[in-house]
Amino acid sequence: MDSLTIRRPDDWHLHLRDGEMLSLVAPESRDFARAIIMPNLVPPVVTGAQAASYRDRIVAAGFAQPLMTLYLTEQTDPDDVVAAHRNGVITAVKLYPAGATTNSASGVRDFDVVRPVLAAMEEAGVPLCIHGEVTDPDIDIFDREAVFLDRVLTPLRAAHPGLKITLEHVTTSDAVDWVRAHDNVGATITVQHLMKSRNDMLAGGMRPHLYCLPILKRDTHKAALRAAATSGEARFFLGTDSAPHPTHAKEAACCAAGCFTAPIALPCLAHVFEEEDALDRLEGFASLHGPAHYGMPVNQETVTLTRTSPYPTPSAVQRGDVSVTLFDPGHPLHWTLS
Ligand SMILES: NC(=O)N[C@@H](CC(=O)O)C(=O)O
Ligand SMILES: [Zn+2]
Ligand SMILES: [Zn+2]
Repeated sequence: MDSLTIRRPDDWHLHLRDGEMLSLVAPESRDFARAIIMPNLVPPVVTGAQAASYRDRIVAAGFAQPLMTLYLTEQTDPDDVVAAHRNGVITAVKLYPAGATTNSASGVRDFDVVRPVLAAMEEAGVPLCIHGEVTDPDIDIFDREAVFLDRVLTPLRAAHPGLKITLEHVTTSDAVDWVRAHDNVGATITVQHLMKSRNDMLAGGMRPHLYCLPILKRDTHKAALRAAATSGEARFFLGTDSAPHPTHAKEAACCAAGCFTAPIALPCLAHVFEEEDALDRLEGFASLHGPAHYGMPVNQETVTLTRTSPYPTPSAVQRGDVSVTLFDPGHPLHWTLS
């Protein structure tokens, strides 16, 4: 197959930041119709009013259909969450364990404290998106997702069986199994976790543009993710987790976590699905399963992916003083979008 026409995809996990960076990266998600926008700004987006004004800044910066989220803190007011959802200001609430990832210092330390918010969300049908990693320093970074499933997510699910959950950026076969074993749960998968394993990041030299959280795992986990994404199962769908950082913050002694994939996500995905002999399932993963999980209509427009002779991933996008290096600069791409 040399050409594939699918309904226009959405991105169910996207970081657009704010200010100059927002102006730079908002147009770079042009391949997608809608996107769930992560609230981990500094300071984070914690109230409905803040989400509404952030939405306006995103639209002004050139991304037309942002779906907003609120950052769950131990101070979050259940009534504000429910009202923001009822008024159409937000699509979901995001749970970051405090300290788990970029800009998560205001996240949740004690999961019992947020139980009233979760109960109100369960009652009102507000979805919860979760960064699923424990943060205990004594837990090895490669085990943090699997331990989170046992220690946090399983009890949370049992306490709130009606809560619609999106387990974000799953990276292990443990998470794939957990998602399959629970109803009312969806999972996003990123491009980088489908394409790379920890050897790609660490063997023969450290590659900062492959460093993100949850961290890339071993090959067997990558294989489980590729099987899930190409299985046709509706619980798995695309969330790029495109997470831009200035190039100087990535190419640094302490490298910031996040891969900037938005501009090349679909060509990369087409190649992955082609390698798995599953191009006929790309539309489900990128364009159909996400809307079904969130109870939204699918997009009416289509996009066409065309196979081309390999061309290198562009190295960076730039605006004024800000430069952001793309995920895996120079890596060959085999598809283009028209
Ligand atoms: N994925 C990342 O490595 N980084 C994200 C945060 C997140 O999604 O965990 C970011 O905001 O930079
Ligand atoms: Zn995350
Ligand atoms: Zn993210």
